[in-house]
Amino acid sequence: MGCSGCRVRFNFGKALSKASVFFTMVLIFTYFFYCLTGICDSAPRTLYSQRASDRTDYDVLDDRRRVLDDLRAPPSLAPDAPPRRNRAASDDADAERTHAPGQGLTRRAPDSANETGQSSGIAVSNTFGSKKVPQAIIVGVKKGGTRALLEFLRIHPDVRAVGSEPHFFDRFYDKGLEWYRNLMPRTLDGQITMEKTPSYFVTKEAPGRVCTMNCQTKLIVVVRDPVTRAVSDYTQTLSKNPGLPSFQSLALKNSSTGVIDTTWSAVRIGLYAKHLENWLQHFPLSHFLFVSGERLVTDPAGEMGRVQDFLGLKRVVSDKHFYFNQTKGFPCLKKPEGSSRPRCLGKSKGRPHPQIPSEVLQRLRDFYRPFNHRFYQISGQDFGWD
Ligand SMILES: Nc1ncnc2c1ncn2[C@@H]1O[C@H](COP(=O)(O)OS(=O)(=O)O)[C@@H](OP(=O)(O)O)[C@H]1O
Repeated sequence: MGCSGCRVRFNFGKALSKASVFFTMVLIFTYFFYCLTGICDSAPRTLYSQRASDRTDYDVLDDRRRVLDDLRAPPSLAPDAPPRRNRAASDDADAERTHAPGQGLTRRAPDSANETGQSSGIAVSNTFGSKKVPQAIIVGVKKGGTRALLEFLRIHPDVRAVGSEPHFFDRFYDKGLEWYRNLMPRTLDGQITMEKTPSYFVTKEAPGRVCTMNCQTKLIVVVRDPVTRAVSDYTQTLSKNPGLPSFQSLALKNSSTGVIDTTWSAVRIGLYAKHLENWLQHFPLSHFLFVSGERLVTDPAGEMGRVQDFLGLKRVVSDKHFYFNQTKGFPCLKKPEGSSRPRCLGKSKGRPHPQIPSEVLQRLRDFYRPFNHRFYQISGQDFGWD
């Protein structure tokens, strides 16, 4: 009797420990399941992911997909596959999303967030490779098509890029090179680290600073008809500030004389020759690649071929990666490897422009003509803007 009582107690204890293991497993699986379906997003967020909520739904979903992609096939489990990347967030309102001073050290850089899987609430460490300063930078121009170029490049298995704009060489230079390097994703041997910050092109100090880091850095400039670029720039500002004065009142010093106001940044950024001359004081022309923003839309694969050659990469990104999305009116990416759906850029890329009086556009075209010609001369490329 006594012994059978012991057995009952013994079995009861064993059953209890089995049940607690079982319930712990159920809890872990439930947690993972909820995280993977996105419900963990209601959990407290990191500073970075709070900022990410400013983005379009598309881009937030895109981040989650990228994290899931990376979870599906970690490099160590797929030895035959090309090295996979934990990609950074697609940064849509790029010009505004930066590593702000004071926050930069506490807020995770997008890639760092993804490297630890934090945006999905799952701690997955990526300790492969090392963080390096970029060997190639997309330095400009604002509204040229820099986001499209970076996203297209990120399909390449040998390119790893930080998703948001670091603004190191213009705004946060005093944070030091280690801060900058730490923002970068890890790369394996043979992979290129990249970033894009379009405002570098028009920042006087940027070329000297980039050269101080590494004078061998490859520089990519996506250029677009400066008139359309100015309208695109204005459209972006207008979207954030609907009370903005009209384009013509900002572009012209005086509507009766038609004199262009070159102090307006939307106009000034389009003086490509002037900005390039500043860069050429520190870098030879051979370090630059000028990508046509127009051809990036009409022939993305063709432009990507040039970019890959310039970066010394195998031509991996080709026409099989693109399709033209009729609704968006722009090329989008077909299903990238490991993804279940095609990918277009966010709503703030490729948006309709307000109607600008044709005489104002003509006035701007006349204004830019000599600067454009000078730019064609220096770069050795005719972009056909006039
Ligand atoms: N594939 C694709 N999809 C969407 N948009 C595309 C694409 N290729 C180039 N573009 C053009 O990119 C323009 C935005 O340029 P940037 O990415 O350099 O803008 S930013 O400076 O980072 O804000 C954006 O300007 P807007 O048309 O004024 O929105 C687009 O014309």
